[in-house]
Amino acid sequence: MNPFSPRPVLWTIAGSDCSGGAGIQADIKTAHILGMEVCSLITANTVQNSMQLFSINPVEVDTLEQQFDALLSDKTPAAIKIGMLADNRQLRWLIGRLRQFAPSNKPIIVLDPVIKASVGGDLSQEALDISLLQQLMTLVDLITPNWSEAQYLSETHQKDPERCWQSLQQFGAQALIISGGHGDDTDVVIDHCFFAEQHLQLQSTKAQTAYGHGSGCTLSTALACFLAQGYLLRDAFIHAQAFINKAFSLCPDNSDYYGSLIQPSWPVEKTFYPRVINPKAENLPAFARLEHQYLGLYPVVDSVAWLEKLMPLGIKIIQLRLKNKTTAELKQAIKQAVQLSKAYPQCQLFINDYWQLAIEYGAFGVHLGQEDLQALSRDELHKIQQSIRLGISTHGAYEFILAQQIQPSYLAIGAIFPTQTKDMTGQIQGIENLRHLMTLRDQKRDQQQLPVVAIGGISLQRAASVKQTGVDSIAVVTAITKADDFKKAVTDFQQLLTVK
Ligand SMILES: Cc1ncc(COP(=O)(O)OP(=O)(O)O)c(N)n1
Ligand SMILES: Cc1nc(C(=O)O)sc1CCOP(=O)(O)O
Ligand SMILES: [Mg+2]
Repeated sequence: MNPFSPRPVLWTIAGSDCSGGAGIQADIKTAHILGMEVCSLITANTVQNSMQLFSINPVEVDTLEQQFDALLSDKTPAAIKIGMLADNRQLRWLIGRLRQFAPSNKPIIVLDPVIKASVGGDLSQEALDISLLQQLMTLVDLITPNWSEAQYLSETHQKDPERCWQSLQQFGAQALIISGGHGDDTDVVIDHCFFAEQHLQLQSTKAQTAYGHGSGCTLSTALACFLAQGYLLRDAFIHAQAFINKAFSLCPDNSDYYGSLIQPSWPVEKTFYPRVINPKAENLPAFARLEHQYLGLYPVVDSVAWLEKLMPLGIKIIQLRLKNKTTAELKQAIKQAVQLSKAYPQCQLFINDYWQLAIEYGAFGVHLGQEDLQALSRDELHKIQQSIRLGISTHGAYEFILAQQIQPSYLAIGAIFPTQTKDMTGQIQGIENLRHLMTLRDQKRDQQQLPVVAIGGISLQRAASVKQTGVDSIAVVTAITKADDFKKAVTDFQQLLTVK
């Protein structure tokens, strides 16, 4: 990144829409709102309005080449968003240029393969060579076609998301987002995101407006911005859809006029966030509550010896987190831990990972991560719900919204800061993100809100800023287990966390 630019740089390689709704114009508005500096390589100077595309007017490849070179050393892109390409010469040129990026300094690249204008008419001067488009697809991190483009590029010619992805993956695509489109004749919009073996689905209420010119360009640019700012794809997906939902909320209701989408501010409000489709959570009863919503200090330790030292210190919640143990060792430790906890009824003991043993020995609760949850069947989750309390780890908005739908006993958000205890690369939330996630919490259920625990790299010095975000508990490993004086560390945390 350019050291003199405080904002990451987005390049948009796309067509100009003289009516201001789509193309470069939508990209610049979106990227500015989302905190990026924007450079534009304009592929065509289109003539269009909200009813019709009149002409395309491609820009010479030589001009694009000069612009690419001029910007490369000066405004190094954190992300490139590719929109309209006007002809096969441009397509070939771009493939050549993208191939020149060394893997170590390749920006994030998002391809919005716009083939038809939403106002009708082809957006390229000549039919784009599908094999070239498929080559381009292999050079980018994410493609964001609409339904008809996805069917065309995948050569499936069916509105079947799984089949489209399987086919596009075979052509070399890394990740795919297909937006359901607010134009379809249904009450809800389902958006699909595929990467590797994952298929994420979000559901939003359909906007009652015909405004929407530029919504595809806006979505792909928002995704490029969020990815450039370090969000993982699943979080970029949910934030970008919230941005689009907020944009539609600003457009006039029930109007037949195909107006330009109104780009909104950052989608901080919970109301714009989609629901995560999670069949495992459908109609599952809520998990049992904790004794208190406010939990204070939450030590996470790796032995019964630590439980013996900490349980007498007035702690309300504690976790036994065992790793790399034999089954016999696990059974013995969990049994002992549960027996010990009977002497401290005010202290709620959670067992990490081993839910069957936690149920078998009668622990107060179990803590599960996202991978553990994915591995559970719906029946197993139901069995846990019938037997014991559940805490769930989350890392970012997508997992937070997904996990809330399970209605667990508490949710953890991490890693707030870098930590030596566990590899959390790419999942560091920071205080601002934590503050935002706290606003995405569901409404109170029976007088209580879902308790939220913050975890990851939290020292005594950092705890005050974490507490200010409104979390109900702070979970720590090393701040206690590596403290010079663990009793003093516990007392200091307790003092800081006493009054909410
Ligand atoms: C309170 C709390 N939050 C998060 C975690 C992490 O759980 P998980 O994602 O299952 O990872 P491991 O701890 O199993 O490595 C936790 N244990 N406790
Ligand atoms: C076990 C664990 N889970 C995390 C998550 O984000 O899910 S962070 C983490 C490590 C917490 O240890 P420390 O307090 O030493 O940083
Ligand atoms: Mg775990």
